[in-house]
Amino acid sequence: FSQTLLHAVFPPELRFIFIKLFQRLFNCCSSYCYYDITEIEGVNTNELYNAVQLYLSSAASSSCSPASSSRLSLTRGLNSSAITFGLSHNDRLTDVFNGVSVVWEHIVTPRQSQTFSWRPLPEEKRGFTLRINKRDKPYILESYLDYINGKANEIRRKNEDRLLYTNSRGGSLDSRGQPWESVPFKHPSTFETLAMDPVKKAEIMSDLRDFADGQAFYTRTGRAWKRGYLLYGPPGTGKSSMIAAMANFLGYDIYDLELTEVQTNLELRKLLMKTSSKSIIVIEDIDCSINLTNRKKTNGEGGSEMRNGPGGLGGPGDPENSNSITLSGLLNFTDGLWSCCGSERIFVFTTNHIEKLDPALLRSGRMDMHVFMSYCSFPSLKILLKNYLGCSPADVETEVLRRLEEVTEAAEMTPADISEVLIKNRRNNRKALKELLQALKAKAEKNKNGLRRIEATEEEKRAVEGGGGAAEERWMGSG
Ligand SMILES: Nc1ncnc2c1ncn2[C@@H]1O[C@H](COP(=O)(O)OP(=O)(O)OP(=O)(O)O)[C@@H](O)[C@H]1O
Ligand SMILES: [Mg+2]
Repeated sequence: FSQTLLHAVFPPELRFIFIKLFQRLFNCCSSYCYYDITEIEGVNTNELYNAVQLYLSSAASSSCSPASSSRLSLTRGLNSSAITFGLSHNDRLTDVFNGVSVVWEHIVTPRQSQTFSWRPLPEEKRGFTLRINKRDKPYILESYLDYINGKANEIRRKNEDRLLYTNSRGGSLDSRGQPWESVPFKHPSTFETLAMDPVKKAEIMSDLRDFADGQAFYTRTGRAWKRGYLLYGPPGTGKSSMIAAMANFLGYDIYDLELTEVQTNLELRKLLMKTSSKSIIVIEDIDCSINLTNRKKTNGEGGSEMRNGPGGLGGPGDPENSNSITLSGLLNFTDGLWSCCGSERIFVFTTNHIEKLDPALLRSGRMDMHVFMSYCSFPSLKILLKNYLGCSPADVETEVLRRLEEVTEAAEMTPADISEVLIKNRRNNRKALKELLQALKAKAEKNKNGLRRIEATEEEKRAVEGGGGAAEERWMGSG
């Protein structure tokens, strides 16, 4: 009514002045500040609007959040499994940040006249209005907006498909100048499904969590924000599954580096520079893919060890090493100055033969955590039973469980072998358990016999050597 009255009584110029005056008067009396964040600013989309929308959707949906609202809108994007909550049109939501209460209002008004634009504008004008108490504004506004941006990025990363990158095209670049090719990463392995010692698992999970939350720690201690894992153990013990679980746990992308496709140290460095933050850089079977003789060869030529000093092997001024890929080039890749060109990255190397690795790769500080992925233990077996047969220890007969426990360690079967037996019989739990027990027993028996045979051969060998030694002694004595 007041608007109609305004329209009727005052000409447009006067009306404008009147409204301005009224607003100023209102602002003076009000104890609040208001900030409008519109969806489209000029012709550009306002990034802050999208961030606020994402942030409020998470604040509104989480029941433990201090945010509260009586009405929410629900949306689901095409091909997305996530449902997002949002504020309904012209609805309000209260949020609390650092003990300060603020109010968000989502304002939707029809766009009156379609002004000329190169890009068609939506018919509705949408925006958020943030209301903060004037006395709180100096303390929270900036940090609150930073916090919202951070949270929105986090949610975006979680909702998006993560990517698995590979450098399979060798040194060549794609049309956008990228050396990495990517596919959506959909590996379903998680720490829940991963069969391994629960204590070790919890340790790794808390290490990863500390790493992801550790920005302040790494800045304070002057360390580059990266971490190295070496996963070793026999084939089929879950090294690759562990990497997938790590990526799913942290929401990071994976760069699967195929070292055999990389020709030079320089190329390796370029690949590194094109990786993004919040990623896991993986080199599988490191003992097979890096030509360790490279290093030995340079050693033989008498230069390598000396150059290993502050100048750095494979460093920028090292023309010889930039012609081929060397172990030192790889160490530089994980450790050197270039390794810090991004942040929040995890390097994971896997190997079946840790004893074949160069000690330089194992020295402390280089790979922060060495994780031995072992044969299936009884606690791991229980996880596999749950995964494949859906049965907890309480569902299995005590006698069967006891016999399983007896033979598991001695059988030295990998989780992959056990999974095979369980998958084959997954429709019949009884049969699965029976076959598993048989397989474990057979393997344990075989190991025992094998061990006996080895012991016998060693004894024989010792006897022969002993005899030889005595003969030698006799010979020396006679001389
Ligand atoms: N610890 C485990 N927990 C759950 N499943 C496992 C585990 N280990 C192996 N598996 C199963 O066995 C399959 C092979 O495991 P994975 O590829 O992770 O082994 P790996 O240690 O990487 O072997 P390799 O050394 O040959 O690369 C996986 O698909 C997974 O289903
Ligand atoms: Mg593997």
